[in-house]
Amino acid sequence: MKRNIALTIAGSDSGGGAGIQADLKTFQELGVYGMSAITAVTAQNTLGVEAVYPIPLDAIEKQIDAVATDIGTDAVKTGMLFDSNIIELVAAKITKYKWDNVVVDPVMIAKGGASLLQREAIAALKHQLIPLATVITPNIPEAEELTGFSIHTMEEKKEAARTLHSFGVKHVIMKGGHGEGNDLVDLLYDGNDFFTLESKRLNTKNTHGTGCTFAAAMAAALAKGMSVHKSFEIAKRFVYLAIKYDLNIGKGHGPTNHWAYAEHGTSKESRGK
Ligand SMILES: Nc1ncnc2c1ncn2[C@@H]1O[C@H](COP(=O)(O)OP(=O)(O)O)[C@@H](O)[C@H]1O
Ligand SMILES: Cc1ncc(COP(=O)(O)O)c(N)n1
Repeated sequence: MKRNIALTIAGSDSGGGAGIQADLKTFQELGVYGMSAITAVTAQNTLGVEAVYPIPLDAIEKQIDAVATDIGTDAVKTGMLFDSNIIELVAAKITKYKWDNVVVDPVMIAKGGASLLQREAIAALKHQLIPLATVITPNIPEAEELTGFSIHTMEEKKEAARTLHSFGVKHVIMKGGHGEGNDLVDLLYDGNDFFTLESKRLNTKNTHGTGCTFAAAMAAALAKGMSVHKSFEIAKRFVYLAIKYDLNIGKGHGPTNHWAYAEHGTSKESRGK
């Protein structure tokens, strides 16, 4: 049986709920063979980030080259990239290896407030990496940082999506987890039209790694040859179920449940069968 494959370029979360660990679990659950290039090691748990150790640039480069020169990939997902040197390296490798199906999750700040991206790196993210992406998946604070204006209403979300699209990315997904109210809306813009996926806001503190999980599910579905719109539907459902059937792990903001989609999704969607 042919297996599609995906590469995550992101930070390690020792607590297992976000970063590389969330990405690989999501790839596995969606039937995609997962590979990784680690950009930084975090000492992290459900209570927060204790420390961040960036990986030397040449070690990141060698991980990416090792994957590219032997295996290749059907999709790439980027998460925590920490500084502008790492962003420039990742952009150069995506260009060199002509990778498409690139999902850029512009990770900036962990839910507990720790910085996962240096401020000096925002320009490189905007001008070097985002233009290479098939889809970017900012949450509201990340979209505010990238566009420079505050976002509250649906019209402002649409305006932010148009602005981000003008940076050169093909599709923008504005995630709605940080909004207010009981209804939660994720918005996709493809340069022409807007599409929304709505859900109830689930009442839980266990949302550590939702953004990573969402973007990894997008990458896995794209790796399997699905359209961006179909991948959006799968990613939304994957993360919704992962939050709904949350796990009681840790004393703080616990991880999501990466088994939930296979256990509670429809059999047709689960594991790509
Ligand atoms: N409480 C919640 N209930 C249901 N879905 C949620 C909840 N929080 C986040 N999500 C979903 O998880 C995904 C990640 O959203 P968001 O929290 O905005 O991103 P991030 O984790 O990057 O901050 C989105 O698809 C969003 O709709
Ligand atoms: C290594 C790493 N990468 C990303 C996140 C963001 O997590 P979230 O998806 O909760 O915003 C994190 N906390 N740690």
